[in-house]
Amino acid sequence: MAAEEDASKKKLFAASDVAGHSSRKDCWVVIHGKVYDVTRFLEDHPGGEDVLLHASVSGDATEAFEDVGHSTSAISMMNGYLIGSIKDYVPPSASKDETIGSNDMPPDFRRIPGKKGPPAPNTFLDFLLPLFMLGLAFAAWYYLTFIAKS
Ligand code: HEM
Repeated sequence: MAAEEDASKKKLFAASDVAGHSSRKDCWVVIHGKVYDVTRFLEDHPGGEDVLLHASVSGDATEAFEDVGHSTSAISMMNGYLIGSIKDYVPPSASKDETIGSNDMPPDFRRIPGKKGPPAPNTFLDFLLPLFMLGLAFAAWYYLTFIAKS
């Protein structure tokens, strides 16, 4: 793929190389092990420049980027800002112990920071309540159609 070839031609950085680039005049972010120079994108970013600066300071913007659920057009824009990749990149989820997914799973299936495990399904509200309402509606219809008339 052309994009991947381009990426491999770009520079390899150590995590410490990226750390010094977190200001409005020089802002790099790391997403999925790739380094993006978003300095000229700060003002145009639909999510605002502060989130990009904050993500840049945090060292790894992967989770923040994924949590937003960027569109495919946003993802294709990223290539224009790519300057290289991180040497021996370890995805943020790989460094945590209680992880149920890996980085190539959709964000919805990954662990929510601060919560243990996947969110428990709310069986009553999600399933039983609509069923109960349906039963109630049927009972009302049955009563009005067959019992109240006679
Ligand atoms: C090169 C990197 C990035 C590019 C090209 C980019 C591009 C975009 C684009 C085009 C949108 C508009 C909505 C969409 O199309 O999805 C957007 C929204 C947004 N982005 Fe980014 N973004 C980048 C990195 C980040 C990072 C690291 C964060 C960190 C939190 C972030 C946070 C947001 C937020 C909060 C929104 C607003 C979402 C909304 O209002 O619904 N972005 N971004």
